[in-house]
Amino acid sequence: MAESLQQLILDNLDVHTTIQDTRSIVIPGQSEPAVSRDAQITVLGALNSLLSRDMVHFDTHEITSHVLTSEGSQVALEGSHEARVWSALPTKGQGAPVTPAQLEKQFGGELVQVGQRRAFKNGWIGKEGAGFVQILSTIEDTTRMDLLEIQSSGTLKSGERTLADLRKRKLIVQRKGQWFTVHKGPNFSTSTAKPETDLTVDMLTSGAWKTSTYKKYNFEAEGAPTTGGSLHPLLKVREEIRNIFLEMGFAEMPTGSFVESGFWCFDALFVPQQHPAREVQDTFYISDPPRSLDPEPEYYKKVSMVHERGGFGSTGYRAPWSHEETTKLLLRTHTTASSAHMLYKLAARCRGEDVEDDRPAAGKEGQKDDGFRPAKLFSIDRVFRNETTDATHLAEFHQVEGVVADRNLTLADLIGFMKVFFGKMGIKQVRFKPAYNPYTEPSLEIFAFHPMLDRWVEVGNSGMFRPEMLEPMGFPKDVRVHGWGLSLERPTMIRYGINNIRTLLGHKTSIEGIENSPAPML
Ligand SMILES: N[C@@H](Cc1ccccc1)C(=O)O
Repeated sequence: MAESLQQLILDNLDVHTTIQDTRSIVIPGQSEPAVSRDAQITVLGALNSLLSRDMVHFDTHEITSHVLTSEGSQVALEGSHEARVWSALPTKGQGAPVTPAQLEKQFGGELVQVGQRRAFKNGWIGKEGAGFVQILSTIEDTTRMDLLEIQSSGTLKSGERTLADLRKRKLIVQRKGQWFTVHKGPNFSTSTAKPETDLTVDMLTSGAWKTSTYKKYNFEAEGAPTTGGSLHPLLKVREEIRNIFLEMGFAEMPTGSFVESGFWCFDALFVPQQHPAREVQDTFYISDPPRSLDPEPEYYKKVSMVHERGGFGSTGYRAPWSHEETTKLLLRTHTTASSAHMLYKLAARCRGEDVEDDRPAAGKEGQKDDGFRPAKLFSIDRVFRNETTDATHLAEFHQVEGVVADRNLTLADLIGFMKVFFGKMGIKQVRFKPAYNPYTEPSLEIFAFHPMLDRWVEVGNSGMFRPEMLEPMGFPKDVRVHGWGLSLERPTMIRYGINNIRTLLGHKTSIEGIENSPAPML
């Protein structure tokens, strides 16, 4: 319909050059001219669309018009109350007068009351005995005629006073409206075919480009806002966690490569060679190249000894030791492998190696410098586990890992630290549960109360590294090392209300509405 209205406007302009008053336009499919509000809107729509292509220009005129109320429509159809009362009466002297009761029976009380009063006032009817008779034998029902005029033109020639009167009688109401004068624009044509926006190969080969009209460039257009260039939620949360570590005095440790040896991922951490985590169902092994270089022989000797036969106060596992197992290459299952590298490096001075480190000794007063220097280190990086994937597990995720090395640390230090650390992440309620890790004793699982889920969820794993791990590296006996790890994905999912991890790490999905927003607090 919109198209045919545009066509109608253009065809009219083709003949007359201007359309003086759009109120005379009959919208295709409608029998009435464009005076109703809906019709005005339809006309404006068609004009704007032609204006956008410079096919027409137009001027807008504001008008107030009048429309009939439902009572007014009824009067326009059946006559005014007074006329109807008048028509029900006999001419004076030519029949029995009609009583008010009889009139009420015919028209209802309300109509009769108004009608009778006005007919009287007009001098149309008179009283005779107990009833009424016509005094004039013909009348002019001006109310009805005025309403019919308003119905068709929206106004009344005879003037504002009558309009005000009809408004007071609630037979009409005022409407604000618009009408338009329309002129030809620079691109005037009688064809409403949409101008082309692209020059296509088809148009070139068929020659249609010669006769096509083209849409003008709009250099003023602002363009659609782009959502590109924003940070992934995991990166945002990673940055936040990194800042928490940094403000707590931690240094970020290098995490090396994803490929690690069995020695650093497991053996150095005192994970028994027969441990189920080392099996192919849990760990991805690399087939090419299949073997790592051997670790430093002195350290290797101590690690294999503490496993096989014990030492440093431990009885060890007393199980066969396989050199092959230590050289297997795999995708690291935890960043604790990187922590092991760093701790081994940190202990270098304690092993008597010549390292550059100008930090002061950290012993008790009078204690001989054994080379130990305290450290607080963290890393946030990717790890891999050969797991069955589901809504909350993927074969890879990011691990947030931290270690604190100092003399005389206790479990209370670890718990206190965790409370502060998680508190800074917005997790105020934490609980600890004894757990088991081959490389820590005691070990604690960390649970946080999740107010949205209304339950405790596991958020991390921690513990104090065993002497079987620290002493072969060369750390003095009184040095304690805390460690803990958590996934980056879990807090991110909780924070963003994402319940499928694939939404976070999948490749095709987008997370609506969060592209440019800061990470919400938990
Ligand atoms: N490596 C442990 C986390 C951890 C790190 C350090 C000490 C204790 C636990 C894990 O993957 O869950």
